[in-house]
Amino acid sequence: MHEPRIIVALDYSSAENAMQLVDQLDPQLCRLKVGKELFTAAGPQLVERLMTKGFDVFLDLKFHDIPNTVAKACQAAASLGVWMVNVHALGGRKMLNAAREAIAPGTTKLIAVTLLTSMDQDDLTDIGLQGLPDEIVERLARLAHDCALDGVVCSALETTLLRRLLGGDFCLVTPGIRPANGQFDDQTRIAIPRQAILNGTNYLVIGRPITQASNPLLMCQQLNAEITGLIA
Ligand SMILES: O=c1ccn([C@@H]2O[C@H](COP(=O)(O)O)[C@@H](O)[C@H]2O)c(=O)[nH]1
Repeated sequence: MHEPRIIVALDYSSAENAMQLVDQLDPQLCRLKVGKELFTAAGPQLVERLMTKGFDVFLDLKFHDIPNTVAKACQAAASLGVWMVNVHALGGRKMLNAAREAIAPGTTKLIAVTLLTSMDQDDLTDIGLQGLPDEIVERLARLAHDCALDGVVCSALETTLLRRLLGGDFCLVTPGIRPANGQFDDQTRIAIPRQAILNGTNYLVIGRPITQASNPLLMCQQLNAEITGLIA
């Protein structure tokens, strides 16, 4: 059995709601992601509860602030003992270096968000960023790599390129995963699980397709089965 490649996004408004799902899941099958909504509602106590149940936790708070503030936030996140934490690459080189200095390599994985998977070309134009989405992602991923971060968040449409450019050890984490014929919701740069793995994704972040399924455990098992045979 391979290490779990699916990270279930626990986008819930309370610890109780999140635990209703978590109690059905198995740490052998998936890791868990705690994002802004759940962390704001339930805090570090919930993170500790998930880790006590044996789950690796990705704390997805996307820190983006001045270097000193991000460094302190990263230290606080790492001190919780989480498996992975992230910052936003748009914070720039000084902020990324400060984050890296705050978290010892080989402990909590430190990754950077490149371009949100909800964003498309029109969004780039709106905010005055020139270039195609994959060009922006490449630029920000190279910056994160230069600053010795462990990896990036990107869409699975960009992982073939990043894997080739940045090598096999750079961790590629991809939200925007949908089952074939699944709803896009607010995501725009999406891929099915099988394609994400074939493109070189390490970890697939999956929220609503699992949390809103009529049988979340079965959906998680099915998505896992889709990728199992493809992992070397
Ligand atoms: O670029 C990004 C970065 C983070 N996310 C987060 O992943 C999940 C995706 O949830 P779905 O329900 O599967 O769309 C969610 O928690 C986002 O905050 C992302 O989607 N894109």
